[in-house]
Order: sequence, then C-alpha cells, then structure tokens
Amino acid sequence: MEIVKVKNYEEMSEKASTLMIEKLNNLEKPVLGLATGSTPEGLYEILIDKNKRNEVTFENVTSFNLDEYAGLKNTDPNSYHHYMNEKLFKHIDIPKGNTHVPNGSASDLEKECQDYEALIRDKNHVDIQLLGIGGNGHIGFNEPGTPFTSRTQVINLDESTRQANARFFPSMEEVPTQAITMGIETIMESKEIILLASGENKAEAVESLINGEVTEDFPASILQKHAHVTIIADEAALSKVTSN
Ligand SMILES: N[C@@H]1[C@@H](O)[C@H](O)[C@@H](COP(=O)(O)O)O[C@@H]1O
Repeated sequence: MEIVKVKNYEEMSEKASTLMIEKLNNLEKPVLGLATGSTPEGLYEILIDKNKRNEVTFENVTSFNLDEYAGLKNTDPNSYHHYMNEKLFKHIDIPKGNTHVPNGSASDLEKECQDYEALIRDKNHVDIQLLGIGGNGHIGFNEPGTPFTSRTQVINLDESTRQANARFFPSMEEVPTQAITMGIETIMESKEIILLASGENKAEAVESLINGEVTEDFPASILQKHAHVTIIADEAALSKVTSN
C-alpha cells in the first residue's frame, strides 16, 4: 500500500485528481470505478473543471459505480444515479451510454447483480477503482462479515451505515435497508485502487485499514493484499496511524 499524506480535504482532492488524470491519460480506453459519498465530491469538482479546460477527456472512458440503494428509483434525489449525474456525469464529456450504476429499482435485483458483474467482466475489469471507506470498514456497501469471495450482490445495510447516511435523507425511516454493491472480489480484481479518506471521523477506520488484521469483520483490510493500492488521506484521517 502506498500512503500519500496530505494536509486537508482540498489537498486530498487535488492530489487524487492529478493521480487519476495521469493514469487516465495513459490508457486508451480506461475503465473507471467510481464511488459516491461526501469524500469524492471535491475530486469530482476538480475533474469537471479540468475537463472544461481540456486537461482531461472522458470520451473514451467507461465507468462503473460501486453501489446503489435498493428500492430507490434512478430519479430519486437520494439515489446514487442522481448523485453521479448531478456531481459528475452531466458536466463532463463522458458518453451517456458509457456510465453504469447498478439499478436499485430493478424488478429482479439478483439478476441485476449478475448482469452488472457480467458487464464489468466484458470490459476486462476496472482499471482504476476509486474508493472511500465507511466508519465500520465497509468498501462500496460491503458491510462487516461480507465474504472476501463476494461478487456484485444485494446486501443488508448495517444500522451504523444507515445512520451515517441519514444526513442525506428527510428522515431515518426513509434510509433504505438494502443496497446493491460490487462484491469484495469484484473490487479486488481492479487493476489499481485509489482510496480517499478525510477527517477525524475516519481515523480509526484508516488505522485498521493500514495496520489491522486482514479479516472479513473489517472489509477494507483486504486491500492490504492488493498489489496496487494508493491511499490518499489527510492528517486528521491519519492521526491514529502511529507509523505516520
Ligand atoms: N456506499 C458509500 C461508500 O461508497 C462510501 O465510500 C462510504 C463513505 O462515505 P462518505 O464519503 O460520505 O464518508 O459510505 C457510503 O455508504
């Protein structure tokens, strides 16, 4: 694991954009794995800006998002479809048909998972996977206890995850109880992974990610076994990592 320590959220976003653009510019048809949540928002703003200034193009990019809430329509303001359209896709030159987010309102969710997995396989896996980290160590929506061998699947959300994401919903009752997420093995098949973390509330998770035991009880710990992971984290997120 390569750990890049930065000062704050702004610097994390800046660093991530530089790294990502450098990698995108070196690939003919990049397959990008994208994440949602508050963490990548700053990065997406910079990518939009750099795309407008022709420093990067997404014309040949195919993207796969990590996850989506089950039961929300793609037009729901809290869906990750909506998030991605508003915060990135509609502002950049990525062809519409090249973006993929699991369909959480599919009538057959199991089939949707299999189809999504097949699409990723058809593209020969993700080249650059962007990740955030949940306070309980989840990546995508793979909650503690998820098998390391899991593929794209329907998952029950932990109460702590629902609470952490309740800030985006009008009330706790409206936070979905299930989601579709790329599996751990699906994520591990990405050729490169960039994980972003910012803020004191991620400090414990980041410490376990870097120094903890590799265990299904803390899904992100599997990243220690991946050959090409870069963690870009700010001082607050790295404050519990003693070696830093
Ligand atoms: N499913 C998403 C994850 O993909 C994200 O990385 C994580 C952290 O979110 P945030 O960046 O808002 O802290 O939790 C969410 O539930």
